Amino acid sequence: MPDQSDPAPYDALLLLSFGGPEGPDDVVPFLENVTRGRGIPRERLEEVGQHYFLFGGVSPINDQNRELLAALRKEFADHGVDLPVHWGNRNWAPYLTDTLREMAAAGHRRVLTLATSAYASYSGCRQYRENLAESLAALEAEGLPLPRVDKLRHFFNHPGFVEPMVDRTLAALAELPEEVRAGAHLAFTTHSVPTAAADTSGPPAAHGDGGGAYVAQHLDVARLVAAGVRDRDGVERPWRLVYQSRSGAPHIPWLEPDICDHLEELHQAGASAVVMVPIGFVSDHMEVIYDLDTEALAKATDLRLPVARAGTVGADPRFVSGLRELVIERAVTERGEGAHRRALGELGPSHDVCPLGCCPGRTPKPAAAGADDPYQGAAL
Ligand SMILES: CC1=C(CCC(=O)O)c2cc3nc(cc4[nH]c(cc5[nH]c(cc1n2)c(C)c5CCC(=O)O)c(CCC(=O)O)c4C)C(CCC(=O)O)=C3C
Ligand SMILES: [Fe+2]
Repeated sequence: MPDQSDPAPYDALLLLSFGGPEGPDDVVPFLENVTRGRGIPRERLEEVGQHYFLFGGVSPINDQNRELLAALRKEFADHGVDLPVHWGNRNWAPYLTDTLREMAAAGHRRVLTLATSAYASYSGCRQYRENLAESLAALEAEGLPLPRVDKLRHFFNHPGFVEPMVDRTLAALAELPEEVRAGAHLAFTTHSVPTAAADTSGPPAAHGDGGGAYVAQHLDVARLVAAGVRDRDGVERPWRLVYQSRSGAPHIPWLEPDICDHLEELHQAGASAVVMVPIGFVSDHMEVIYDLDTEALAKATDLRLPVARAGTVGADPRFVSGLRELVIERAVTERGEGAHRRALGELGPSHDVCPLGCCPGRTPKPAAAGADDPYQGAAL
């Protein structure tokens, strides 16, 4: 059995996330960072800015990442895994380029990246790989030695992600009045993306007009969580995968139905209650506390439809230990030893290295940590 504490050949882990504003003055520059070159209408930006201002201009996402960072460090220390963990973001400080620069200066040469996005999509995978390539280009221009950067496989179907979501769903059901609990519907939610982006998500073999790997992976998780809940409380509940946080121009098709329309539809169909389960996110950030806890809750209140919202995995100990397992699994694989690759559901463990054509963007850009990485091997 391969050594379960040896992270070699890796010498550092990079926690890579979205970033969020930490005060009112940060909101506009943050939104400018997010939307640069992405063609988002001005009205949508003003509206999203209001969501942040409603919470004092502070997104909870950075504190949630600080918590995950601390939990990962403790998890590694407790299990004898000698691997420093650094944190960098796409859209706010600490910025990825600054973090990678520090890592390079500290002598790290083999970096494994953990992006806080469980599924395949342009926004959740390829765009992070493009961010890594941009940062490596910046370090190259500064004459710094470049680390070789890899990215961990998607963890949506790992037991460390799925099992806490079953518990979170049961806990939300328990918040509903007892008389409506058995009849409650489960609404699994995730970030909507343009249908064109969904259809080309994942490796080319998964592309198709049924939503590609993005939708298939979410359906697999929704099925697993619904089955896990049924096994635990003995009630078979209707469920559906729905979407939230739609952006972009109105004439461009995005994945539907929206959670609010779905609540309306369930109300009309006579549903007794709904539990919203945000399987698309790893922490209760702005998309969750505004789009679900504020907007969708207001909709349900209007309809007099009892709703509860399940938590996300956050820094659940099972999630954190699942991430340690995935890090060691990848290290074992890189060493050419046989790794045990745990995955639930029908899709099996996701690829370690994104193949050519995985989650393409609208305009081709260099991306690190994949088969088309222009830097791969630079440090070898
Ligand atoms: C798939 C996906 C995830 C899940 C995977 C993952 O977690 O990575 C995700 C997460 C997040 N999205 C976030 C915030 C925003 N996303 C935006 C815009 C967009 N997201 C998109 C997709 C996704 N986004 C897309 C296709 C757009 C359109 C513009 C474009 O094509 O790029 C905008 C612009 C305004 C708007 O239009 O909403 C904001 C402010 C935050 C931070 C929250 C906080 O601050 O707490 C997080 C974690
Ligand atoms: Fe987003």
